[in-house]
Amino acid sequence: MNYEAIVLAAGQGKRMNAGMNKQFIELGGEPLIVRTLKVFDRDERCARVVLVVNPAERSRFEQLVVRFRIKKVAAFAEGGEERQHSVYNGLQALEGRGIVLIHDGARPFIHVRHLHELADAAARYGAAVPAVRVKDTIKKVDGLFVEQTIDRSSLWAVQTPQAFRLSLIAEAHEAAKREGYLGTDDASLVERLGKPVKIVEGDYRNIKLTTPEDILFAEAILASRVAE
Ligand SMILES: Nc1ccn([C@@H]2O[C@H](COP(=O)(O)OP(=O)(O)OP(=O)(O)O)[C@@H](O)[C@H]2O)c(=O)n1
Ligand SMILES: C[C@](O)(CO)[C@H](O)COP(=O)(O)O
Repeated sequence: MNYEAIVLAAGQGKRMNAGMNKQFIELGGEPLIVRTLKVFDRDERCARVVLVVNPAERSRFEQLVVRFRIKKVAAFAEGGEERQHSVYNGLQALEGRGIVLIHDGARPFIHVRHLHELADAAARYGAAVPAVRVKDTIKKVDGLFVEQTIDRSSLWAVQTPQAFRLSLIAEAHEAAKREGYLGTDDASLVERLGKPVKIVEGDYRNIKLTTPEDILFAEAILASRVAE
């Protein structure tokens, strides 16, 4: 199943504490966002990419797209105050009517195999997300005291890209906007409509670079690829 992609790069990278948008941090000589975009650029099933950026950084992203010969970035969309707003703007720039994969630019290690599995699952079920089983014990905390230990057997850590039939995710975002709901991922907006979201088993290496420690993990993942 072919798809369009929305890649999100309009955040500020505050938790990375790098003094700049973490999308420009170099990993193995290439900016984070370039590594992410290259995965989609090389996938023959990706029709086009909408890159969502802060308008103040657009020319910098445009220069990277040219310098690294990223062919499939067909449009830019304006980032919003929250991730959800950025996605909403990205949806307006899509041309297709089929499947859309919505991905964090901060996740450079997504594997093309998962792009295909997610696109196929979204075509079949309407919505699909990559996820991995939680490995730690998770506790609900109140005032830094444990309130409750959550049964781990049904807990999964959900990643991106999150894949959807365009009509479904567009409806979900419009409903959330109308009702003033703000979610931390796109699938939660579909869940609010009472629609199913399929879990596709993902990869623990599909990390979201969020805090400085994640750079260390990313460099180790890159080194392990060289060793392969
Ligand atoms: N208003 C926003 C917020 C986030 N993002 C993007 O959504 C992805 C996941 O967000 P996160 O990891 O939180 O990135 P930041 O918002 O940049 O990080 P922070 O919250 O630490 O500032 C990132 O690729 C980020 O660029 C976005 O496009 N628009
Ligand atoms: C969408 C996401 O990556 C799924 O795990 C996550 O919710 C993004 O959270 P963030 O705080 O916007 O990085």
